[in-house]
Amino acid sequence: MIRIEGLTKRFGKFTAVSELDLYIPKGSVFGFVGPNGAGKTTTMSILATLLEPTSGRAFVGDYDVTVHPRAVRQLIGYMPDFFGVYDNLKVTEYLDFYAGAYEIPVSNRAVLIRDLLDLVNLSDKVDSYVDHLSRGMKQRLGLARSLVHDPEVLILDEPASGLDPRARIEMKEILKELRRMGKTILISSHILPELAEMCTDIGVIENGKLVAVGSVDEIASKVYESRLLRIKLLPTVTEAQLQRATALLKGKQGVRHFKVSDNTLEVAFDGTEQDQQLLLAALVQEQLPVVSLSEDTGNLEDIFLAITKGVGS
Ligand SMILES: Nc1ncnc2c1ncn2[C@@H]1O[C@H](COP(=O)(O)OP(=O)(O)OP(=O)(O)O)[C@@H](O)[C@H]1O
Repeated sequence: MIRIEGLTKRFGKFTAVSELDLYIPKGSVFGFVGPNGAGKTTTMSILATLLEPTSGRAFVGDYDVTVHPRAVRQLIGYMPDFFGVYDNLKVTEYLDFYAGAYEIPVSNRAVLIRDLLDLVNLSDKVDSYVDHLSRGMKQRLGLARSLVHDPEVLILDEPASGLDPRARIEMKEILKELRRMGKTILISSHILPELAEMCTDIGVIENGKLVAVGSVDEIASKVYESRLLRIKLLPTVTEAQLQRATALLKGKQGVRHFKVSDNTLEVAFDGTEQDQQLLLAALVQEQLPVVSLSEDTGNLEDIFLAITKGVGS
């Protein structure tokens, strides 16, 4: 549904996006992850036909964004990372304005606006002024705005940024619903663990280059090539016991690296099940107060940090 080939964008001598290749199939929810200044907004702006690439090509559906921008705009709903100021405009008027911009007949708009507000849980704010809404509500209104023409593709630039945890959960639920509706979604975020939950695929971008792409699990395996063992000890574990535990881990088969986080040992492990069993037995034999062991393929936050660590620096 979205295809990017050798996309490059320079601002003067500065290269913001460099030779980017990306394919996002129809119906997928693609998480675009990267630190500040990585090139996410630039790429999304090119897809949204707001910025011309320096070289390379980008397609939405069958349309090249530079050759058929109007056709692309019909296919996409774009939500920028910045919500403009709208003095003296009520929620309904706001959506009505955008529905007008998309030439939706006046007779259809009341039902459309009701449905959109319902979808983004703002039905009780019909008569509120846009500027009086909370940030989370504004973000949801922005999402409703990007949906007025029922686009197949959504390009959402950090829709969860600056939201409190509750507002983020609401946003996440709405995106899940949009996914169920069959939309293809490209979403950028710094909220990495949350992206992992709702995305089908992830692309990690840094310094304008894609440094990893694949399903969350594929990316996890690229990073760790192993699993993450969390060995929880009693909260009363002493410093001396922790030192004994770390000394023991250092010599054990399968332990690639580890860190101590409060009373939990986080171990990147690529040994066999038997190695794992021997590791546990050794900890217990050392009289260390092991409470539990859990396995995990890594959350996106860890993956991201591991992948982008030192890249380009
Ligand atoms: N119009 C512009 N002129 C000059 N440089 C620009 C322009 N737009 C973006 N840049 C630079 O290009 C780089 C990529 O910016 P971009 O906004 O795409 O990053 P981002 O990944 O979206 O970051 P953030 O998460 O902070 O929004 C940055 O170094 C930025 O300063």
